[in-house]
Amino acid sequence: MTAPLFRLQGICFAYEPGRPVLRDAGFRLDAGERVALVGPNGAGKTTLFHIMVGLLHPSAGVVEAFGTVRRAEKDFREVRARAGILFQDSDDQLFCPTVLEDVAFGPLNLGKSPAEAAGIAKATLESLGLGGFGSRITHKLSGGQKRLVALATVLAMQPDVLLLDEPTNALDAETEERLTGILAALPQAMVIIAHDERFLARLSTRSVRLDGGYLTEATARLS
Ligand SMILES: Nc1ncnc2c1ncn2[C@@H]1O[C@H](COP(=O)(O)OP(=O)(O)OP(=O)(O)O)[C@@H](O)[C@H]1O
Repeated sequence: MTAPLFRLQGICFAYEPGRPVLRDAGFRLDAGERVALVGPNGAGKTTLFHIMVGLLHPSAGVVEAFGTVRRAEKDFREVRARAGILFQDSDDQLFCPTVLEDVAFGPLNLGKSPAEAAGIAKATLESLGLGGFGSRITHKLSGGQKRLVALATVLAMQPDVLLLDEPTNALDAETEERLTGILAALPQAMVIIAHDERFLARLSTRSVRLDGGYLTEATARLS
């Protein structure tokens, strides 16, 4: 049987002593899945994403990614190259003057030559219908355009897993529809944090609920 893309077991985490955010959380993601991660505000959903890619480290428990148990910072470098987070706030993701530079940044960081990185960035932008956007000034884009460019920066790394943190938050109906269509057509496994039940019903293959520090399979209700 193939190893899961992610397997988390017994994960405990607190930002402050005595105030646990995650208590014995377990989670598994397999290829082809699009898992909705739901739960109340402040339940720890973003925290769980950060633990999956090693931006935060649990006080107990095991993070296995791509078939290997990950502990040290160096173990997580490969994880971050293969699992891309789309941040809740696109401004946290976009920091270069132009769109092309932002989208080429990841491939460059992975060791591609400037010409290769620019080629990947252009192809990624085109695949998202943003062909003419390369020379646009990133900070002048609309919120919806920024979200699509932020997705391009993640996809340009050619990840195996997408971790999407409220991807449709603050989008107008048209951009939400466009983004939903794009995500539904992508081959990557995904974990999607969202509160919009209609959006999740269209996209997700199953859902898990984080509440009170525990993660459980959610079947009936999505949020
Ligand atoms: N850097 C931090 N330091 C201290 N507490 C934090 C920090 N980041 C988050 N928290 C707290 O940890 C808890 C979990 O936060 P987290 O952002 O993971 O929840 P969430 O489920 O993603 O929430 P939301 O749906 O509102 O985005 C919250 O109570 C939050 O206030």
